[in-house]
Parts: sequence; structure tokens; C-alpha cells
Amino acid sequence: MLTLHQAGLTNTPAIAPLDGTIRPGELLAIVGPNGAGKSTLLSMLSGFRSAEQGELHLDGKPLRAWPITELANRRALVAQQELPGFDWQTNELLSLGSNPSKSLVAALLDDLDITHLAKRSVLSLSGGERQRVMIARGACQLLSRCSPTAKEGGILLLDEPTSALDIGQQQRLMRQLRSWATQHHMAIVCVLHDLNLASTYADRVWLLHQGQRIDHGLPNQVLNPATIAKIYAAELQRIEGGTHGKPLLALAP
Ligand SMILES: Nc1ncnc2c1ncn2[C@@H]1O[C@H](COP(=O)(O)OP(=O)(O)OP(=O)(O)O)[C@@H](O)[C@H]1O
Repeated sequence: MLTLHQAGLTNTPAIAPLDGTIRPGELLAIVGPNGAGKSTLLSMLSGFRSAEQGELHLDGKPLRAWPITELANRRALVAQQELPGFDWQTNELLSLGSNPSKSLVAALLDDLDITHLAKRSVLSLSGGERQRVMIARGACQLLSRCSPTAKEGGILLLDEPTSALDIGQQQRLMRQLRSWATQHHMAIVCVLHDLNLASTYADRVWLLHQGQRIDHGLPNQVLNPATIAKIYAAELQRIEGGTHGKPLLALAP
């Protein structure tokens, strides 16, 4: 569990202090316009950038106090359009640094529909294939170090994980993230530009604007057309009848 106590960043890019708890088993979406500070916030949540005010606690201990190797057992960050540093094969890349079982690697490849890419050089993959490989690697980092009976499966932080995926793969990924969250008690935090994916799959949403979290709560409450139209400077129409009655937002023609 990750808790924020007035945690923020004062240096550019700044993040205004915020409180909150990210719990095992939940999928939290962070949304907001370009430049709102989403990637910067993700970097603070991961500990790659230390909070400059307030404090974050991971599993009851200050985030900054975790030794780096132990931190790697508890949180994984998959950055935007991350590129592997070397031309590994897919299955080698998943195994780097964490020594996972063959069955875990096979299960994760299957989860993200990339089994056929196991022996391929990662630099030869398409953008959408590589994006799924990097997400599988992030999940592998956490799952290979967690005991199957652990009550907390760590925190997986994903920056725009669907940006290169076709709609079928977007659906498969979002369903899989929900499944990992439930099955492994993993907390999953996703930066998303697609508000309808956030509405359909997230348990909660944080809405960021100009470095401030201006709203947070259930998707139905936060993703209301009036607020979103204003924050994104977009003309929208609301479509009723989405999954489980959740409204969807569409661009007005
Ligand atoms: N090193 C830096 N120095 C100065 N400004 C920066 C630096 N890194 C990021 N910024 C600025 O801080 C703001 C927040 O950046 P960030 O990448 O967190 O936004 P974002 O919400 O993830 O945006 P996007 O949706 O476009 O990916 C942006 O205006 C960006 O230009």
C-alpha cells in the first residue's frame, strides 16, 4: 500500500501537495491534459523522483528509506515508450534481474498475447508489440519476487500503457490489468489519455491539471463532461449506455 501525506514537488515541474492511498487490488487511473504533470507524478510515486515536500510511505515505511533492491520487489515503473537498452530476446528481457520461473514468463507472455514473440529480438518488434513486452517485464519484476500467498503484490506504475495498442489489444490489456490486480493483490496505476478506458476499467480516477490534482474519486463522478470539457478545452458529448451503465465521452463533431 502506498500512502501520500501532503507529498509534492516544488522544483519544476512542480506537483502540488496531495494526500491519498493506493491500495492492493485496485486500478487507479491518472488522467489530465498534455503537460498536466502525470508522468512527473508517476515518477514521484515510484520513488525515482523524491518528494520535495511531505512524505510517501510504501508498506508503512518511507519510500525514500527502502533500499533500491527491496524497492524493486515492491514497485515497477514502465515509462512512456520505454526502449530496452540492448537487443535482448523477449524472454531474456523478462528474466533480466529477477530470475523468474519459466512458468511465470510463459504465463505473462500468454496474458499479453506475445507468446509468439518469445524468441524475437526486442528491437525488431513493432511499437505495440514492444509496449506489451515492456509491460510484461514490469509485471514479471513484481511477480517473480512476490510469494504467491503475499497479501500485497506490489505496485505496477504504467505511463500510457495503451498508447501504441489497437483496440483489441487495449481491451485485452485493460482486462488483464484488472485480473492481475485481483489475482495478485497488485495495485496498478495507469496514466491514460483515453477517458473511456479510465471510465470502463478503473476503480478510481485522479484528474490532474497544471500540476494539481483537481478532482479524484469514482470514474462516474470525476469524468463528468462539464469538467472534462473545461479542463481539456474540448467540445464533448456524453453517450449513455456504456458498460455497466457507465457514461462514455465522445468528441462533438
Ligand atoms: N526537466 C524539465 N524541466 C522543465 N520542465 C519540465 C521538465 N520535465 C517536464 N517538464 C514540463 O513539466 C510539465 C509536466 O510534464 P509531464 O511529462 O509530467 O506531463 P504529462 O501530464 O505527463 O504530459 P503528456 O500528457 O504530454 O505526456 C510539462 O509542461 C513539461 O514540459
